[in-house]
Amino acid sequence: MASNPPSSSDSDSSRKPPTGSVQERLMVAVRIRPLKTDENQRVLFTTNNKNVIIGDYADKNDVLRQKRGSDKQYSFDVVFGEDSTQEEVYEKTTGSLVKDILNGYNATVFAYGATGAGKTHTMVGDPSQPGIMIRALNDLFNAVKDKQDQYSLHGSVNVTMSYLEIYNEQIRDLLNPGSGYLELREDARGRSIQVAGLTEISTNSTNDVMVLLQKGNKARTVEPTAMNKTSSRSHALLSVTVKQTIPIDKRDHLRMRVKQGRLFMIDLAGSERANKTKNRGKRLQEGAHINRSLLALGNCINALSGGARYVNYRDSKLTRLLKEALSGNCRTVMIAHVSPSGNQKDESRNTLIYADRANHISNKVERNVLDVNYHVNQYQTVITELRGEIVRLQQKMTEERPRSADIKLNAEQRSAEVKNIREQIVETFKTQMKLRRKLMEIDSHLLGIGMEAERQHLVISNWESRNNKLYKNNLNMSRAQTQQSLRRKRTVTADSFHSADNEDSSDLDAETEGEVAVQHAWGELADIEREQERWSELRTTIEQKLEVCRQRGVSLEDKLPALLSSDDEREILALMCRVHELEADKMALQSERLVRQHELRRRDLVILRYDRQRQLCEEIITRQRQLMEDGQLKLPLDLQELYLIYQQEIHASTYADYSISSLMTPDSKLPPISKIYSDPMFRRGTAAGSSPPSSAESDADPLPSLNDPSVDRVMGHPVSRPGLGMKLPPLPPSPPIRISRTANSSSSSNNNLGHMRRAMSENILNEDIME
Ligand SMILES: Nc1ncnc2c1ncn2[C@@H]1O[C@H](COP(=O)(O)OP(=O)(O)OP(=O)(O)O)[C@@H](O)[C@H]1O
Repeated sequence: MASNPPSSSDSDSSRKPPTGSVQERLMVAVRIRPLKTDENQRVLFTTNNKNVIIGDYADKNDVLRQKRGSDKQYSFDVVFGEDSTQEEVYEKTTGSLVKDILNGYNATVFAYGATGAGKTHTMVGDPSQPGIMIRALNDLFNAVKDKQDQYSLHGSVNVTMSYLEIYNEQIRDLLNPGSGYLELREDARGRSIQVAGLTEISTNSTNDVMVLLQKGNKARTVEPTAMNKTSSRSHALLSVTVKQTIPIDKRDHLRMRVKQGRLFMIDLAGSERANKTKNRGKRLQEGAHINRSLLALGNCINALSGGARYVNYRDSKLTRLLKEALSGNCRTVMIAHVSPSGNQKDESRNTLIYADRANHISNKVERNVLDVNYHVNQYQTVITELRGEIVRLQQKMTEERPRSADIKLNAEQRSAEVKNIREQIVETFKTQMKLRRKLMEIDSHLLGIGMEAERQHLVISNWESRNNKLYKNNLNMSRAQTQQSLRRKRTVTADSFHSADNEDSSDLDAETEGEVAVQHAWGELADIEREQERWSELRTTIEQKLEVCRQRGVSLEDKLPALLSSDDEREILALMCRVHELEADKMALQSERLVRQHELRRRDLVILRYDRQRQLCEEIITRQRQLMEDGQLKLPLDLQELYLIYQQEIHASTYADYSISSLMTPDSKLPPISKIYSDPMFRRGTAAGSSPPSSAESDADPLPSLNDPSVDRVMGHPVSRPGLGMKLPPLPPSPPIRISRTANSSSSSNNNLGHMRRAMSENILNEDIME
């Protein structure tokens, strides 16, 4: 069944540059190439610029046939008929992407379709009818030129370009074809994929780029086949990256913002049928590779459009490279190409089915804008203020100069020496400022990577706990343990693989996903450790330099008073010294503030840790309680009391008292143990004063069974919340909760409750005082 794409206005509005990140549907366009002279039977036509009809004897004038339903209609964002122009196709599919790139978005446009359907014509074209690649580069460079004029004083625009082909599952650099086959590399997180050794040309000249592109196209593997005299035997990927560095504030050129957008333009090789292409030998082998990678792409499209949790991009280099375009932060346009000829009806139908599925894929698109000096923003204000003071001081000194010119020769010499020392002091002061700023940047960076490390620890500890392993604080031990359990799991998975039916495969996929994540987390931690070491060393070096610089400044300032002749000079220099002192104090205060901010974030994380511990306790209590109920065990009185208090805690929403409700999802609220309300023991407890929840409440939150998937939900989400993780000293032990054994009435329970709350808040306060 054909998809139901949004109306043209919907579609247009969905492609407007978003603020923040938005979910955006992949745009699908279809282009029908003109019927050739040797092709006589037309089986495909458009009724308007959104629909395409395919049928045995498709004829747009044969209304009766259409009504009989033998023809099939598909709808897309836009359909280009046989008479569409290159310009029209470019404007409606890629023109707006070029603007998005300059605004810091990633975008991809790729041509898909059977061999001979017109992909290369659309993407590359010829000198008289240039295709999308040429037009996009042209537009991009014109826009960049305007930006360059705009940023000529402050800021810069840098354009880089690369062009590669995937031929027989091997990657070749089209800008440097002699460089052999290139490797595909993934970063430790498996997020960014890179081609090692690929030529990245940085240029701002449109002419240079056009020459390079033509050179690249000539180097591409093209061979004649029975279906196409100039059949591309490879997938060609052209990438253009625009990086703009702009001052955040026109008056302050120290704080820069980096905006980076990347446009991928891809001409895929065409799918083909051996019997139609009449390929043999090498051509046949090429066709098999092409079909395999297109099949992998089709599988990804199927999985993504069906909302699968796990999508396998690893089956081909093409899908690994297209991962970002299909599922990541990228605006993507697919131009499906079809031939109207009856001879290619099956291929055209397959293409339309693929395109229809692709219509259901959505990407999360966000702008790649980064405030590079974000962490030191607060210090910039201090520095700007200090600069103002220094400038004022310098002006004052200059104003004083004419008076000192009247002094005699030896006085003049002395004055020159004062001037020299004064300049040295200013110089030392500037160096100090620079070093202090660097130190703060390093501190901020170290705290940032510390948080990232903590996030990774949470990923691992979550995985470990799900696999019933105890997470050790000792890194090496834990790492070895994870690897051991991964190996064990793999053996089990391999053993059960052959017997696994399709229903199990999604579980296996999810497990694989978890394993990949935990492996990445370990890899990431190793990188972070190295980075921490490197930055700590750098910090020590800078600290030493700063100390040397500070000592030098002190000795220079000590020398001065003996040389000073006039009171004015003394006063000016005293003022200068005072400014330096103030600057140092301000810097120290700012730095303290940064540390406090990070400390607050650290505590947020501690709370989240407690939250996770609490969720685990919750599950243990619930399961134990279930076992007791099933075994009809008689509970000691003080344990009954504890359960009672626990119930009250749940319904009193105690956790909101700690002002962290905003950190908690509704799912993470303590679940009631509904079954215990039917327990006579509990009823005895309620008779003493505490009120059980209404039946509606208890029905709404049934006790999760051990095999119930909702147990996972009851435990809440893993505690890895973006931006809240950071490296911590070992976690403090949980606050001790002591309940008086004599507490057996509701009022004493409530007292205990108050005591518990006090104990916890006092604990938090003590933590404040201690730290
Ligand atoms: N819209 C069009 N207008 C005019 N000619 C076209 C159009 N589309 C394709 N052609 C012509 O059809 C032929 C095949 O097109 P093209 O090489 O672009 O197909 P392809 O899909 O890239 O094939 P392959 O996958 O085999 O490389 C070429 O001669 C091309 O010039």
